Amino acid sequence: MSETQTPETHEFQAEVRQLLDLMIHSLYSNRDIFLRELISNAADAADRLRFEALQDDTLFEDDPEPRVQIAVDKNARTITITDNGIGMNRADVMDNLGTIARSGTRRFLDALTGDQKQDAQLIGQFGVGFYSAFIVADRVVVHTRRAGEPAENGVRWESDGRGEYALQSVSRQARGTAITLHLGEDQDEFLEPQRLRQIVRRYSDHIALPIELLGEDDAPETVNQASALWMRPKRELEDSDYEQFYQQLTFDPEKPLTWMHNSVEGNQAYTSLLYIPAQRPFDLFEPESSHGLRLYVRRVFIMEDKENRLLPRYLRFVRGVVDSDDLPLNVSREILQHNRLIDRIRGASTKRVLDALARLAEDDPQAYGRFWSAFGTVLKEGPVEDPGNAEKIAGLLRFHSTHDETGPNVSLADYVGRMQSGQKAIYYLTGEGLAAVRNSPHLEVFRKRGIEVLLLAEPIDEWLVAHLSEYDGTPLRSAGKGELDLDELPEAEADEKADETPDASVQALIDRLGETLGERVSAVRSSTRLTDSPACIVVGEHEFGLNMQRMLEAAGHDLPAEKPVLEINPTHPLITRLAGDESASLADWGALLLEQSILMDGGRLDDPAAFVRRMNRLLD
Ligand SMILES: Nc1ncnc2c1ncn2[C@@H]1O[C@H](COP(=O)(O)OP(=O)(O)OP(=O)(O)O)[C@@H](O)[C@H]1O
Repeated sequence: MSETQTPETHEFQAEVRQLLDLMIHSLYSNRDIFLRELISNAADAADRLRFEALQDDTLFEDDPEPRVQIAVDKNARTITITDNGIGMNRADVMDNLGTIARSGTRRFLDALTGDQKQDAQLIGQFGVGFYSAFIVADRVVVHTRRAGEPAENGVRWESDGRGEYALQSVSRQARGTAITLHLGEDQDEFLEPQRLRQIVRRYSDHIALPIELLGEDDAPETVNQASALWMRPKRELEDSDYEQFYQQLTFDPEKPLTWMHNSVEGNQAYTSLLYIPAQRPFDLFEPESSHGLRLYVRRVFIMEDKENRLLPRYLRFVRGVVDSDDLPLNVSREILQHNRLIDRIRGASTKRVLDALARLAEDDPQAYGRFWSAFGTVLKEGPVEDPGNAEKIAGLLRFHSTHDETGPNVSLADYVGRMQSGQKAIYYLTGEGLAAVRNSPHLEVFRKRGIEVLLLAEPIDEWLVAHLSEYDGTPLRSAGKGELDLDELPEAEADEKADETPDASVQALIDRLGETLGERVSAVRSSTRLTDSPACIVVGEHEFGLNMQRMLEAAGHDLPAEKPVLEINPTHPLITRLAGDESASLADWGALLLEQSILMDGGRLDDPAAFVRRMNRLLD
């Protein structure tokens, strides 16, 4: 290795400085992860070499067996991690070490809160990459050469991680990358082979290439298992092997909730190992997934399935590996779009995940509760995206309910199991926020009669119920829409049957309110759903609720202006008093009843100032 040029100095991109700063401060207590990160990069570099060599096997040069070596020099106080992977040329180094190339990292920086504890957890989930070397090193030197390029295209990169790095062209015979860490003060533990062996086994045991430790004078020693874990027979694997592999794959410090390991034999053979994580990644709701299942073809890593071909999008929280024996090695994203084998893998994997979730719910409700709070919102996209599996997904849903103060832990099966005799539908109510839904006037008659109503307070719920019309033969019905047919509801007590026809003076009031409200409503009618509130808004059975209308309008949709019905509680004291008071200003009272009902339903007033003026006038 001879140096052929004087070094040039470059500045780190501002985000790199920010990342370095943060990492060094918040990850110090976890500093041994630097080795995991560098080994993971080396393994990626080996995967990329193997992949490119499919087209051009001269890239292997005379060194076809991928490996990583860790060499210790106690006198110089350095460790050097060397791989014979794809390597980098000058442009690669400029792009990768000094800037933050991945859009994911940028999003990660945007997600930071400034709260050290929370941020440290984010970093843990994220995987911090090359820059983690600076947690233990006060100087890092990289020598690298890209596979297939001449020795003179070697590059030397050096930095103390403070703001600048030096770049120099060098001649380098060996393909791949060597990273030398000049350890900082107090980091001598990393010069001990025993300590390094322990870290490698802890974090990188299942990396599918050999990791060799070179002591000062001993022969190289392979310290990891170095085989693709998913190819090993299940009976040979312990839970701890699966958990360790998961951590290596995801950097998630939490153990997974469960996993599925399957080998499908025959003429379209493949193996899959799928995990259900316990905690939500920070970017679960970003439009682009930053992760996907890892697709291998005969042990060669092909790509991360970020476009959700191997599993539908509503299962995007699943992590793991699919390894096919029968896909072509040069499989491209386009081929993945239209491939029967991929469709079969997708169908079977979807079923495996849904079945595993059902088993988890059955065997370990507490773990299922964790799953639901992390990923339930995503699973609710399922019936819309995958109608074929809607019934299965419906069985996995959990809701808040009028019969359950904690939750959400009521399943549709729980609900159906305790429906009252004669009850014909599963009732639910949607709205914005649990408190608003729980206190909605629409629930009054249901409460009175002891009929359970599921409380759906998330925006996605409106879509969910629009696509889930029944469960196991029982229809789902909104408690807040359409005319409520009380004959459908079982009676709480026979003698409580309310007289549904209001008396004449109330009916006259209802008619007059209809006239004064005019165009603002489609009708004013006597209500069967209210006991404690004077009035409420009802939209048609097949219309969007006010809350949903507002969301759609905010998203730029032009909705046909459907007018709601105003329902009046004929027995409410305010109503009976108004019915008996000829002098009351019905223009004010009518508008007030309508507007307070709109507010309670999550709607928005066209003229809030008029509402307040009117209220003040009536309070006067
Ligand atoms: N040993 C290596 N061989 C070849 N390229 C490397 C090596 N280490 C890093 N790189 C390149 O530098 C880039 C940045 O590395 P870094 O570890 O910061 O991020 P990453 O690997 O993309 O992310 P993460 O480690 O979080 O998965 C890599 O994507 C890769 O292109």
